[in-house]
Amino acid sequence: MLYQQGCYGGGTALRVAKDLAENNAGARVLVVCSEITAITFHAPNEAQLGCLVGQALFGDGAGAAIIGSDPDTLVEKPIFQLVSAAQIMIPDSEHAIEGHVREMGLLIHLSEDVPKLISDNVEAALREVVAPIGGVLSDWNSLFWAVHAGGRAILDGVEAKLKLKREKLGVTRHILREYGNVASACVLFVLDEMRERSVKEGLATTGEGLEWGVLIGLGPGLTMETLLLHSVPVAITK
Ligand SMILES: CC(C)(COP(=O)(O)OP(=O)(O)OC[C@H]1O[C@@H](n2cnc3c(N)ncnc32)[C@H](O)[C@@H]1OP(=O)(O)O)[C@@H](O)C(=O)NCCC(=O)NCCSC(=O)CC(=O)O
Repeated sequence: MLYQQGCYGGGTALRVAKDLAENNAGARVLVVCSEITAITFHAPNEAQLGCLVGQALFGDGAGAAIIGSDPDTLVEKPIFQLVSAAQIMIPDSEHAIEGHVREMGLLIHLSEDVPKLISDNVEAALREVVAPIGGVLSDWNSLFWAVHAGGRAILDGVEAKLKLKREKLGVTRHILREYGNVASACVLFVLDEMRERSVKEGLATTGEGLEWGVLIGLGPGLTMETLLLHSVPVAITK
């Protein structure tokens, strides 16, 4: 079990499951991300404004996925392929998201710097994970995006830094609007919504009709877990 990973934990769980599946022939790994954020809910306190931001943003949620290698396509229907994974810790950011267990419960402190720290470092984190397709990647808009629904300002910052078209983070914004920041489960919600929309809209692949995409988990550290994804033709998921 992976405990107390923070919101990047969905990316961590997928990365560890990928390693387990690829190194144990025939293994199928069940990833479950389950978050109950009620423990962070407290009466408003002017000395802890960052706490209030978290309380407004966070939601409860759970998601699951089965990760394997070498699928038996007669009985298994893969949805996405996890191609490579990378993790970075953003320098001088240990203050940015803190959790303190106190008598009153878990106090989450969110610094106002979080969106800027992430947008300043997102490109460097992505360069590492997209290395396998670096040569063919002309524009970040050629990818599909499954980003942690950390908060509106974070998504705006990533979008602006990478010059993404508005629709690129559309699925993540939808998840944030509908369910809040469900921490590690966010990226699983996003992948599920994306493949469902892709089928409904008659697109060619599970990744909004595109071939390659990236998943970004974000959380304390500040830590960014990134995965390079390859979509699957919608026709073979049915
Ligand atoms: C909370 C917001 C949606 C609010 O957006 P708005 O556009 O409505 O407002 P805004 O950003 O202009 O901020 C309004 C006022 O609140 C203040 N303000 C904003 N963020 C603050 C913070 N963390 N602490 C203290 N004050 C803060 C601003 O200075 C401003 O003050 P004034 O009015 O005086 O000028 C956005 O700021 C946001 O997305 N912030 C990032 C949230 C975040 O850190 N998410 C990570 C969650 S942790 C996570 O996902 C990982 C994990 O937990 O593991």
